[in-house]
Amino acid sequence: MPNGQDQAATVPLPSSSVKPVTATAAGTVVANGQTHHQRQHHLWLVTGPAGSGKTTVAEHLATALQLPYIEGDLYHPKANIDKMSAGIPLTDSDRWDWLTELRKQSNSRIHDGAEGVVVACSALKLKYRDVIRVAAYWDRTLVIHFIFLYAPAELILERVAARKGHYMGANMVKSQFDILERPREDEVDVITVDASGDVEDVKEDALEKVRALLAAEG
Ligand SMILES: Nc1ncnc2c1ncn2[C@@H]1O[C@H](COP(=O)(O)OP(=O)(O)OP(=O)(O)O)[C@@H](O)[C@H]1O
Ligand SMILES: O=C(O)[C@H](O)[C@@H](O)[C@H](O)[C@H](O)CO
Repeated sequence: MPNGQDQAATVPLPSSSVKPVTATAAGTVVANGQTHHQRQHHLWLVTGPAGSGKTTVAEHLATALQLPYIEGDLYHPKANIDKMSAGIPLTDSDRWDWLTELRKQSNSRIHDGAEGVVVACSALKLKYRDVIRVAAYWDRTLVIHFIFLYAPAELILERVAARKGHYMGANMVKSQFDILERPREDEVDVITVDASGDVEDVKEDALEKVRALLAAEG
């Protein structure tokens, strides 16, 4: 083993009254000199531009896996909703508190006893996904996966134009694609799902990929 590769990282817990815990791998912690093998919990982030099918797929996964579901749209502050309803794209700074709130909500569902959580959240840029990845810093049992839904902008535009009663209008789709940073090859926690097919096929494809990952993890 090369020098340093096997070394554990010491991670302080949020409360200063708690002794530091040393994490060696997801689900294994060393506290007070004792190793505890903890059950892993999964955080499934369904991501992609507005109209890519996040809500549709996330609801399906949550039902099939019997996990709580967090709809990211419900956690935007009113100022963000007002902006998007007026056809004004959000900026990075509009999104930070929203992303950290989604992360906090995810951690607290697990803390309260959920086996895992499904979250619908656009997470358009690498740095937004990185904000979510910090959830595993606070909970070493957490395994995070992003399910990135991708379809051409023209197709998504058609779907959003046909959708009724949503604040995100078709005029906003281009701005989402303009800033979209498609997951890089080294983002190994991302599964890409082709969202251009029939809705039932897309839902099943996402679920199959999730089940394959769970099976591979044993
Ligand atoms: N594979 C599909 N084929 C056809 N229509 C779809 C498909 N997936 C979703 N839709 C429809 O496209 C619209 C957008 O889907 P959905 O609301 O799930 O996307 P979203 O990514 O959650 O959008 P937003 O980010 O704006 O909330 C909805 O009207 C939905 O019924
Ligand atoms: O990051 C963003 O710009 C937002 O999250 C949007 O993507 C919307 O919330 C969502 O997609 C609703 O249409």
